[in-house]
Amino acid sequence: MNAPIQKPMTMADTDTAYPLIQRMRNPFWMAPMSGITDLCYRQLLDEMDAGVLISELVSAKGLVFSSDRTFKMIRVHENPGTLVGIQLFGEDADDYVRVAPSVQQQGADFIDINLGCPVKKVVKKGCGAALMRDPEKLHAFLKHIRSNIDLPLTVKMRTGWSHDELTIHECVDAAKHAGCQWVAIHGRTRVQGYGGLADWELIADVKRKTDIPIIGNGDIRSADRARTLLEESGVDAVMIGRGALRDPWIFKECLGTLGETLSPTPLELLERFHQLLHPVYDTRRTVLYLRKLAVWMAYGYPGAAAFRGMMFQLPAVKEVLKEGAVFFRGVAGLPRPRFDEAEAFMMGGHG
Ligand SMILES: Cc1cc2nc3c(=O)[nH]c(=O)nc-3n(C[C@H](O)[C@H](O)[C@H](O)COP(=O)(O)O)c2cc1C
Repeated sequence: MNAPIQKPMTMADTDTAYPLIQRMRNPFWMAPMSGITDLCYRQLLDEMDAGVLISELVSAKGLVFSSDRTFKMIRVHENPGTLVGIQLFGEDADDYVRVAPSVQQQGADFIDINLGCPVKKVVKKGCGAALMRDPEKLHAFLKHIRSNIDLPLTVKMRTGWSHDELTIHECVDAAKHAGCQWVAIHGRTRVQGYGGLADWELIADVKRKTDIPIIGNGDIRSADRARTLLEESGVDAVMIGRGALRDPWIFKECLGTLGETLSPTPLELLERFHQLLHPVYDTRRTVLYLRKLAVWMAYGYPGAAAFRGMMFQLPAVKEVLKEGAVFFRGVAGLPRPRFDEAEAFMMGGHG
C-alpha cells in the first residue's frame, strides 16, 4: 500500500480528519448483532442512551438485488438521538457503491463494513474476516468504496485471521489511508471464534500506534469494566454486545445516570419493545423478539431457567407480557444479577 509520508497529527488535525466521531453522543456504544440490532431494538437502545447504534450485518448483494426483506433491514427510526450506522457485508466493492444512496436515503449517518465475521459461509466468499488476510487488497477495496460514496465509512474488524496472522496494525493502517472514520476492533482472531478472552492489550497497542479513532470491543459485561477499559486502553469508545442484551441499563450505568432501582423497569422495557415491534412485524416475529428480550433480562435471577422454558411455549403477545409481568414483579426487590467477562454466553455471531 502506498501510504503517504505524514507529519505527526495534532489534536486539531485529528478533529478535522475524523469529524464523525465528534458527533457520538457518548463513548458507550451498542455492538452490531445479527438477528438482534434491528430497527426496533436500535430504537429501544437509543432510548437507553447507547452512544452509537449500528445495524445487524446486511448483505450488500441482497440490496443490489432489491430483496424486500433486505431493504427492510436498512430502515432507520425517526429522530434518532445519536448516530445510526448501517453495517454491510459482501465481497464486491461495487455492490457497496451501488447501494450507498439507498442507505443514505433511509437516514443513516454512516456505512459500516463488517470485516470481522468469522462464519464459514461468509469468509468462503472472501468477505468478513477473510478480507483481513491481505491488507493491501483491503486498502484498495476500502479506498474504492470510500471514493465513490457520500456517506462516511467505518469498519469493524477482528485482530486478524489467527495468532500467527495478527494483521490488525496493517489493516487499521489500510482503513486509515483509505479514508475511514474509525475502526472498531473485536479483540479476537477469526480462528478464535468466541473462545478465550478478547485481547484488550492488543487493542490498546493499536490505539497507541495510530491516530484514527479506535473503538474497543469484547467481553464487556459491566459498567465498571466498560469505564475501566475505556480509560486504560485509551480507545475513543467501547462497544458492548452480549453484555447489553441481559443488561440494557448498562449504558445509563456507564454514564452515571442510573439510580438505585432499574428505570425503566424490565416490564416497562418489554412493553415499550412491544410498542416498537407491533407496527413493524407480524405477530409471530413480534412474539419471538419479545420472548428473547424477556429471557435475556431474566437471566441470573432465581427461576430464570423455568421462566425461559415457559416463555418459549407461549404463542401470544398478551401471554408473554402477562407472564413477564409476573416474573419481573416477583424479582423486583432482588439484587441485580452481575456477570463476569469469562462467562460463556452466546458464543457465536457474525463479527
Ligand atoms: C448473536 C450475535 C450476532 C452478532 N452479529 C454481528 C453482526 O451482525 N455484525 C458484527 O459486526 N458483529 C456481530 N457480532 C459480534 C459483536 O458485535 C461483538 O463483536 C462480539 O459479540 C463481542 O462483543 P461482546 O463480548 O460485547 O458481545 C455478533 C455477535 C453475536 C453474539
